Amino acid sequence: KAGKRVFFNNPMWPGEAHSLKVENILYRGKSDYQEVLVFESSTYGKVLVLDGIVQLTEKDECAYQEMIAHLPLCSIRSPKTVLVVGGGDGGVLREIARHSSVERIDICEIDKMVIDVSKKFFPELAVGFEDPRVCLHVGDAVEFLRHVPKGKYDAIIVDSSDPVGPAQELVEKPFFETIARALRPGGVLCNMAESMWLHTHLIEDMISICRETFKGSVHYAWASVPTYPSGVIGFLICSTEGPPVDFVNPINPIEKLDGAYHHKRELRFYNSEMHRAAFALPSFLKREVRLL
Ligand SMILES: NCCCN[C@H]1CC[C@H](N)CC1
Repeated sequence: KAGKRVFFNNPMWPGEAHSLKVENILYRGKSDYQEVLVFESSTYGKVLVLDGIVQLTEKDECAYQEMIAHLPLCSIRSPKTVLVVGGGDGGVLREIARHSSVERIDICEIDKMVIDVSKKFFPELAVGFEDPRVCLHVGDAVEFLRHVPKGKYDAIIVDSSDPVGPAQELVEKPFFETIARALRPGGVLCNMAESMWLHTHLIEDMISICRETFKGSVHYAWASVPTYPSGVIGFLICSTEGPPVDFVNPINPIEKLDGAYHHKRELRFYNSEMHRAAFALPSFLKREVRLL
C-alpha cells in the first residue's frame, strides 16, 4: 500500500541502510540464482532489486549505465567488438549502441529471469536488446570466456552485481586472466568496482590482480549513484599490453559520435568533462590503493 518503505541493509555495508518509499510491488520471483523484485517507488521510478540489493532505478540508472559503457569506449579510437558480462537489464547495451563503429556486441548474462523482467518492466533499458549487433548468450561468463578466441574483443564491460552469490567468481584472478586473454593488444576492460567509502580492501585486491594481469594501465574512476550504498560506485578500467590507452582524456569523445545514434534518447549523465572528472580521486583513496 502507498507509504510503505523498504529498507536495504546488507553485510556488504554493515551499520547503515538505505530506504525507498514504495507505491506498489510490481513483481516478485525467484530464479535459479537469486530473488528478483520490481517495485514502483515514490521518487525514483521503478526499481529492480536482486537478493535484496538495488540494481537500478529509472531515475539514476543513467549515471551507472552511461559511465560504465562510455569510459572504455570513448578511450579507444574505433571500438568494433564488445563483450558485456552480466548487464541482463539491457541498459549497457543501449549505451554501447550509440557507438556507430561497433559491429558486434556479445552479452553473457547468467540469469534469464533478469532479462525477461527487464523487458516487461524496464523497456527504456531492455531496448538495448533490440539492436541487430547484439548477440545474447544466457550462461556463466566464466565458462563463456574459456571458449573465446584469444584477442577477440576491443572492449569488455563487466556489469555485475555484488561479489556475493552469482557474481562471486567475477572478482577472482582466474576470471581476470580469461578477460585479458580475450582482449586484443591495447584492448580495454571496464569493471564495476564498488564503493570507495565502503570497499577499499576489495578495490585494493582487484587493483593488485589487474596490475598483474593487465600490462597496460589500470585506473579507478567513480560516479554518483544515489541509490547505491554510500551514493557512489567505482569503475576499474584497464588496458592490455599494446598501444597505450589514455583513459583520462577521451580520444573518441562522445560529442563527436554521429547524431544518428543519439536519436532514441539523449545522454543524461555522461559527457567528456564528466569522463575526465571521474578519474579525480580523494586523497584517502590515493593513499589506500596506491594508484598512479
Ligand atoms: N546493471 C545494473 C547495475 C548492476 N551493478 C550494481 C553495482 C552496485 C551493486 N551494489 C548493485 C549492482
